Amino acid sequence: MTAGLLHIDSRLVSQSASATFSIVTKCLEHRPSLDRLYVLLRHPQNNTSKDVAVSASSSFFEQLTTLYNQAFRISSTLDLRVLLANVNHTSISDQWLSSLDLQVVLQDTPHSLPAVLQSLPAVNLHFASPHTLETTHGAKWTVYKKVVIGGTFDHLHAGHKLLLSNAILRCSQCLTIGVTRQEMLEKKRLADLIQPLAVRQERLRGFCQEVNPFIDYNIVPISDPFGPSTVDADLVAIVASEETLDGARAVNVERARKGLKELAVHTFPLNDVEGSTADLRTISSSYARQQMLGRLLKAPNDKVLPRRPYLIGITGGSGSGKTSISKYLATKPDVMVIDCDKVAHEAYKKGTALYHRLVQEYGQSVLHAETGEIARREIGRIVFGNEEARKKLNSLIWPAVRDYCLANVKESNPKVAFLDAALLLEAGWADALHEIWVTFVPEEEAVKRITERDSVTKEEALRRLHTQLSNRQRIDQAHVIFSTLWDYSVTHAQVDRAWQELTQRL
Ligand SMILES: CC(C)(COP(=O)(O)OP(=O)(O)OC[C@H]1O[C@@H](n2cnc3c(N)ncnc32)[C@H](O)[C@@H]1O)[C@@H](O)C(=O)NCCC(=O)NCCS
Ligand SMILES: Nc1ncnc2c1ncn2[C@@H]1O[C@H](COP(=O)(O)OP(=O)(O)OP(=O)(O)O)[C@@H](O)[C@H]1O
Repeated sequence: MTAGLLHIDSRLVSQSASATFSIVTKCLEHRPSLDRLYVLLRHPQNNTSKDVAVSASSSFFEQLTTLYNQAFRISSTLDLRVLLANVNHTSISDQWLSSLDLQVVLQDTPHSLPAVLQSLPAVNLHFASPHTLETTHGAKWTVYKKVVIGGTFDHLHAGHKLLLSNAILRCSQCLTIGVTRQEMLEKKRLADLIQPLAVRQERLRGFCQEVNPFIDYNIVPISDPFGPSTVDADLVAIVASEETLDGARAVNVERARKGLKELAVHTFPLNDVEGSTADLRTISSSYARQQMLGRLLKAPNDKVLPRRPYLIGITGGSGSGKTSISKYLATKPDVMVIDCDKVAHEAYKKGTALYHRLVQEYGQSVLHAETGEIARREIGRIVFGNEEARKKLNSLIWPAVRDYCLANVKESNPKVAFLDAALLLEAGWADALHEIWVTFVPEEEAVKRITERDSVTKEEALRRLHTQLSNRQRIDQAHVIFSTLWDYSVTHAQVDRAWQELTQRL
């Protein structure tokens, strides 16, 4: 990770959204590889001769809003973190700043760097001088010993960072953060992509500790909308965005019912300042999850495999859209697509060794009365309700399917070969492939599709799905993910994006 620190006069950010936009743009132009940009806002009169602290105030919070908003407009992947431990404090702890693992300091003037930063490469970016000499303070800013906030905090984004910053600026001792457990989130859009609770907690703690390590953070999983806010008698204030004000009010109703002291409620708007086009309300976790679709999420497995043919497994639960995605991929140039279900069906055609083996295993009753072929539906009935029988079938069929696929791909030698196989991961094929592409839909949708397509009952569809890995288990191993939950054009757009990225890395 490449991290830099922007050290600037706080008035530069107060001027306008467009001035802030150009400051962040300049930083990224100078260092395009920056993954994370810390911002240390300096009081205008704070230079080497005078120590003056930046104060928490409503106008300071507006500056944070502008910064997060404009940074998001410029790059949705830049991890901006405005530091807060210097707010209201004249001396800045060396230990704090040196823990940030910085590679570069970007600044407006060549002087006044805190001592611990002076050994780092520093670049003066010559921002335009501030128009005003005064800093504005706005309304009174009250600080409390114990503050509480709550949320899901999936894929920590600018809206979350502003909520956390507001609460940190209002807190002098301990900030309690309730984080929703996975089971409360099943109904959310693209719920299978929500980060696990432990990851969300760790990212939250990382952000909070970095921006201000001098207060305590009590980060607790919650299983209801209130969490500790209606239990902890020591809490004094709650912070919420304006959109969630009703939730904060409900906390106080519940506290009153339990005889607990009412919390001071502080809200802040998530709308933009100074009329720029970005709106923090559009920065949402579901947007972040949507952005993951069709994108490379981790490095391909190309250490030991030859570059050609480049092997990609397409997998997903029954009814998740593997076949339609594979058909679409087959229209791309120099690719080969193998439908492993079809290969399996061919492998036990009448007269083959496997045919005789299956008859030996399951008896004559699995044969079509007229054609003498294996009646797949009959085998399905046996194996989807019986784990032992299914394992046996898999052990008989998978090696044959795998050998056929690899031999065919080798012979045709296309640039890219896609293997469409529902049980790719279960069968342990991942190591033989460069990438795993996973498609998923919620279970409810999969059941609907399977019952309509295959004329089976809901119970049969569920039984089939439950013999397979879960969406989350597959997504954990995926290089690229798709969701076919919407219109075909949306699926195709995801696949086009993945294809375009793939052609760039091949
Ligand atoms: C069990 C069989 C006879 C049922 O045939 P049927 O025509 O009803 O289903 P079809 O072959 O079209 O498969 C539909 C879907 O069922 C699921 N499925 C198939 N086999 C299995 C299995 N062994 N375990 C779990 N799910 C399975 C997959 O999602 C598959 O895409 C048939 O699926 C089969 O031969 N399966 C073994 C081959 C296999 O493992 N294929 C998966 C890819 S290698
Ligand atoms: N936007 C979409 N993209 C892809 N498939 C969709 C979409 N909308 C609906 N579907 C439907 O979903 C159903 C299941 O898709 P498909 O047959 O491709 O699944 P599959 O993953 O190959 O399933 P199985 O493993 O059971 O063979 C199909 O009937 C398809 O028409």
